[in-house]
Amino acid sequence: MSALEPFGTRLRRAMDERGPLCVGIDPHASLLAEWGLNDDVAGLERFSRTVVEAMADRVAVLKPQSAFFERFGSRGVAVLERSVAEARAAGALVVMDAKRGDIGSTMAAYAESFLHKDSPLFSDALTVSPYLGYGSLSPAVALARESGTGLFVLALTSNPEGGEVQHAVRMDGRNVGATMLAHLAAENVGEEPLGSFGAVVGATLGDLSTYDLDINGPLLAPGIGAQGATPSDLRRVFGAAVGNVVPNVSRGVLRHGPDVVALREAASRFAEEIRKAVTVD
Ligand SMILES: O=C(O)c1cc(=O)[nH]c(=O)n1[C@@H]1O[C@H](COP(=O)(O)O)[C@@H](O)[C@H]1O
Repeated sequence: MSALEPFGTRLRRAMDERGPLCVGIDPHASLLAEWGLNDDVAGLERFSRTVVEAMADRVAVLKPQSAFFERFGSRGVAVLERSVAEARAAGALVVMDAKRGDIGSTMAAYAESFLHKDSPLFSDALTVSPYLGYGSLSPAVALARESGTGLFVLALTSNPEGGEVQHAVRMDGRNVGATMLAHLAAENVGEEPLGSFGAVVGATLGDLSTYDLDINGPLLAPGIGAQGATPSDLRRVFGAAVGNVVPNVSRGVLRHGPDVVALREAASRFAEEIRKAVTVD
């Protein structure tokens, strides 16, 4: 397979050139209604196209949330395919938010679906769940290395329920979230300028100084906007790792649509606040 440059290299460049903001494409039924669109495939397509048109030539990363497309069956997935292709063609990196995770042999098929260059849903990276055991993800790690794509592994999620799994303490005294971070650090050893195997770490989680966030890979940080975190929280939450954070905002930007200019202004405001928050004085 002819490989792209490694995802981590492409992401670092995009973050440096465009700033690290990731805008989510989350076509909630309530947002379709706010935008004056019907809750159907035509509404979905209009919504997604508008976000891609407004954002793909300026933000580093777009993150479509697959669930909102799957809701409409095969025709919704066809809209997702077109959105991914259009966003990539316009210069954004696409992180497919599908949160896949299964036994290794099935995981290989999920990886083919999103990380093989000939797949209709080919994306630059995929969110994955390691809660069948980190090793179950190895087919996806292998294909990502081969195709120049990346993974974002759920380590410390933004939702309050995540703690019962992720804060559980193992026999060796380390908790589950910290274990996932350690696996990722091992994947990324020696990679420059940035590894391709990222962690999802919520911006909502407060002080994370007890965790080693230095995984030499990107930290996807959802939770800004609708879930209550703000860009000014980033330095407190991520400390010295803040330079590798890719903050995600979905509803906080999307609620400003359908006007393309208003969407762009909302994203610019977040981008500027994020720039101030992550710049070392
Ligand atoms: O993997 C994710 O992106 C994710 C992980 C996590 O811990 N929390 C989280 O909110 N997300 C996703 O990030 C987006 C957040 O959307 P807003 O709350 O509207 O900004 C949604 O698409 C969630 O599915």
